Amino acid sequence: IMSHAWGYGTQDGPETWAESFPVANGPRQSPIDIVPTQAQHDPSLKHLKLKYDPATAKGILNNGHSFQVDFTDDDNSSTLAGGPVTGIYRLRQFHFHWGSSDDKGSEHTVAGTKFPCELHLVHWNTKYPNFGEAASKPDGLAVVGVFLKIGSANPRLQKVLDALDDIRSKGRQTTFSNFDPKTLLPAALDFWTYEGSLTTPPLLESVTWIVLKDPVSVSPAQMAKFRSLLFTSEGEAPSCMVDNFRPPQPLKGRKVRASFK
Ligand SMILES: COc1ccc(N[C@H](NS(N)(=O)=O)Oc2ccccc2)cc1OC
Ligand SMILES: [Zn+2]
Repeated sequence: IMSHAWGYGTQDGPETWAESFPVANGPRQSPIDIVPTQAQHDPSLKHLKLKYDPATAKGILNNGHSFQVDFTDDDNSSTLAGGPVTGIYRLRQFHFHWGSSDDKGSEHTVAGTKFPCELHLVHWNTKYPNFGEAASKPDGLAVVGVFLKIGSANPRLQKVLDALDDIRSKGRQTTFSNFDPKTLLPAALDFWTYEGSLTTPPLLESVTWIVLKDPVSVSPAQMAKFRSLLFTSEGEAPSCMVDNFRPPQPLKGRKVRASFK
């Protein structure tokens, strides 16, 4: 059967996903609303160890849901370790979610606060042979989430945003090399962590979420660049790529831990 076409519109958006992906109503779905006063500080959490080699950056693609920067993951050049995870996880790609206006766009929220944009760095556990295998295991993936907050222009974003002119429509891709995603992170790597899922179909419940407490800045002009992308392919009636976020899901008894006091 054709893989189910899903999106963020009224006919194919998050409220319809359970029809084709019943795990949408599962026990460990993402994103969630993070309530700092209810997060428990866990002193046993290690500090996050991120080692990214800029040479592993490969390309940038408009996949019709967001845009992603893909990395070669055939060795341990770009990895995540420490924090809440055991073992070594390899960086596969990063992508963003954002809103049509600055009052929404993030997937995770903090005590109900929405940010205009959220960055996700997707890693897979090297105890499994590849991303596809890892994605179906409860400890298979680790995604680092970073909030973007409206402020001064963020020079670290500019190389990514400048590439968007070449990938305006769904299916467009171009080379993207020599980029260190560590430059997109805030100075402090304090984080909240909980067990969750991919936030898009197939919504697999295989993600250890690591959401950084400190946001990084993005300017209104830079947000306009995100919003210049299209969900649609060339030749189709153009539809602006905005509001590509899933709303917070029920916690269902899960505990959120904090790496900081
Ligand atoms: C490397 O393969 C994948 C990687 C990621 C996701 N889904 C991902 N889930 S998330 N938001 O929890 O990271 O979301 C998107 C959202 C838009 C664009 C690309 C990723 C799905 C993947 O294959 C199915
Ligand atoms: Zn995401």
